[in-house]
Amino acid sequence: MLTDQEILSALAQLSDENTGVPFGDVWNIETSEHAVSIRLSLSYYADREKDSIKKRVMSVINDGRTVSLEIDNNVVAASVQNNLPGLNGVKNVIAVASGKGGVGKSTTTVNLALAMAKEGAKVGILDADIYGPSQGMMMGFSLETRPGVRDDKFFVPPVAHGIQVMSMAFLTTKETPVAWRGPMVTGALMQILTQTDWEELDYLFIDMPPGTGDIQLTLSQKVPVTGSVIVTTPQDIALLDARRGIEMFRKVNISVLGVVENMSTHICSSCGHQEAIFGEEGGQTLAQEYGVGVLGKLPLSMSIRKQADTGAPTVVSEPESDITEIYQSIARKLGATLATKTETFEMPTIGMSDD
Ligand SMILES: Nc1ncnc2c1ncn2[C@@H]1O[C@H](COP(=O)(O)OP(=O)(O)OP(=O)(O)O)[C@@H](O)[C@H]1O
Repeated sequence: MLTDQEILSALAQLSDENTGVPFGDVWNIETSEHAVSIRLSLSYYADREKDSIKKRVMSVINDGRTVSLEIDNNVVAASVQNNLPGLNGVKNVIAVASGKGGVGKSTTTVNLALAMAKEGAKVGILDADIYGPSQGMMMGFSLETRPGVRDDKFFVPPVAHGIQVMSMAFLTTKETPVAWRGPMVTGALMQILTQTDWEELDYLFIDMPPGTGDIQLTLSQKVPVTGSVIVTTPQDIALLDARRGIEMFRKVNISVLGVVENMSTHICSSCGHQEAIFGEEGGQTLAQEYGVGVLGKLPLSMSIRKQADTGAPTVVSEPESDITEIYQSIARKLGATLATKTETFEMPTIGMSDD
């Protein structure tokens, strides 16, 4: 029979699939002659991985005793750029951006948010894609949806599929001028962001407007962001634009947590054959160049488009599909990367005077 110390050492060496390094000192055990009860403390959510973690734990112990596993999740609020004040009710803000439009940023955001919630986290989405807000439609809200109001001061976000959602589309009508100038857009978005009564969110995903212009830069300076995700397609041009996205975040001291490569391969809906029609390894090249990892790759798939269009994105429409598993894996990696993110902020230089 293994000693408690032997069990703890073996568990510490198990690799955390989401960080790529060993779990280390995050285990607690209680043992008896017939049973081992184990508690694992994670700083991110990975509910859908519990069975596979348990299998690996059991293979380590394997001395005839019954093994039980509980996972405690404790997401903490990580630091934001330039010490901006955080948002009430929100631990971490994740900005999802792309260098150019149409690469699937909104579709990726909604599926990642849903995947994160399925892993056990409390999640919200802010649709800041002011010129093409699509989160309301993808989450199945009707065009007439409006947020609730509390104390004449705060918006109460409507909830769908367990996710709190706020969108400029909930506050505008067809008659609202779409040709708003930059300062009006950022002003309105900041107001929505700070006057929404978010309820105890572990993660708030912000679907950023596409591109890297003034609006995006101002938002990146004003919104307290814990980390960002860049969505790109493998085409060269999207990659060039994605570079601008990374550089924009770097300029304002926001960590880039990783790149998601969308429409990476095409899966034929009749025969299932996969083809890299936009070239291979684009996201990888980008990630290597800037030292940020590829969190995952999504295929170009008819079901992703159709399901998002009908208000029930793939993660809720086909919860057990291979595509959903890619989103789940990205969500877990994202949570893990955020929890372990190293500070990249520049320290102020303190000058020493002679007198
Ligand atoms: N992996 C995918 N496979 C097939 N279709 C996809 C995929 N990802 C996104 N789409 C579709 O591509 C179109 C553009 O996607 P989406 O609106 O998410 O892009 P976007 O980058 O947010 O665009 P923008 O911000 O410019 O409005 C949508 O019709 C969407 O359903």
